[in-house]
Amino acid sequence: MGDRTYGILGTGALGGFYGAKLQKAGHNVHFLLKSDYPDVKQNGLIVESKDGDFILPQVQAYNEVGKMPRCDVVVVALKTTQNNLLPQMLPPVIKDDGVVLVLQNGLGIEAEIAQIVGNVKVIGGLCFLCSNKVGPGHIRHLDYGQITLGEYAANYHPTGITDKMREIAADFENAGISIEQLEDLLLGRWKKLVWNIPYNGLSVILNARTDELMADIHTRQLVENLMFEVALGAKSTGRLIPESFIQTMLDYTVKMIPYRTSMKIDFDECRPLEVEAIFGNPLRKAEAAGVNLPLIRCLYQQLKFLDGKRKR
Ligand SMILES: NC(=O)C1=CN([C@@H]2O[C@H](COP(=O)(O)OP(=O)(O)OC[C@H]3O[C@@H](n4cnc5c(N)ncnc54)[C@H](OP(=O)(O)O)[C@@H]3O)[C@@H](O)[C@H]2O)C=CC1
Ligand SMILES: CC(C)(CO)C(=O)C(=O)O
Repeated sequence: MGDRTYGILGTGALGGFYGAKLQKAGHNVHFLLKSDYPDVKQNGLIVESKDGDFILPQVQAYNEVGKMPRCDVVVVALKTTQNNLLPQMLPPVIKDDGVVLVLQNGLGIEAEIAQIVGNVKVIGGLCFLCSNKVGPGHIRHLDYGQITLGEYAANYHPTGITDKMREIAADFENAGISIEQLEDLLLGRWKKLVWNIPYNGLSVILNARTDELMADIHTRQLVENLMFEVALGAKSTGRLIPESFIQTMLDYTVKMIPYRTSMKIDFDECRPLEVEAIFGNPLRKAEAAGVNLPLIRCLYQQLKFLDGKRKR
């Protein structure tokens, strides 16, 4: 087993789940927390999971990144609305020959992080996971869990499958997490947005779960139209998403447990929404290539209104 040390920035629904799985498998994991720090320092992590519940009574918990050791792999598991903190958070905790593993949703995040960490490698991970943080240090893993990895290179030039990807994939697979490795990170990012843009957006605007969106003929058609528009966005950056993939995503969602997307949960709990990473960045990327995405822009404008209304 690799003896890589892991630093989890943001021990929530996703970071808490994957970090706990890595520690349970014997890896050396350091957890950065905010409001949950006192509880987790005292009581460790509780994971309810469809793959089997477990408790880690003791974990290496921190409330300041400066107290953490430098790690071989630093996992960015904050909501993207907190990424303004990364210029202060990342440099003290990443080894010069380490890897920043970005497990957030959205587009363009790896490029932003590469600006911060210079020559340190950046790998993106698309997480097909349904997990909620139900209490301080208490994670409920509802479904799925697979991660699709792709390494970042300047301008999202495809890197093929690299040694760093293979090393990290081995650690996660050793922890029971299924991994797919991509030769082209940007294509993977656009493919994840085929799901996130319609369902995250409409779940907030229409106050609906994924099963409700799929059960109504009008919203199902709207979901499909949005998916095709995401494919147009991908095409504007030279990435082709086949129609068969869109059908796969529709079928996947019909079979999913009735699900309140992470953006809907944030909206219901009056937390900031990841609008820029999941909607704004793809819009700007496509428009830079001369392609307008009117349906996605309409969602974006409504989400910005809703997000802004609660900040006033
Ligand atoms: N949940 C899921 O199933 C999936 C999530 N994703 C993506 O993963 C990313 C993370 O989402 P998720 O895990 O759901 O979000 P959560 O809100 O559950 O977790 C984020 C964690 O970061 C912590 N945090 C915030 N600011 C700081 C800080 N300054 N220092 C330390 N910790 C901090 C939060 O703590 P506090 O509560 O104290 O603010 C919280 O525990 C998002 O981009 C999301 O879209 C992708 C696929 C599935
Ligand atoms: C597609 C899903 C629901 C997990 O597979 C997801 O990615 C999310 O909630 O962001």
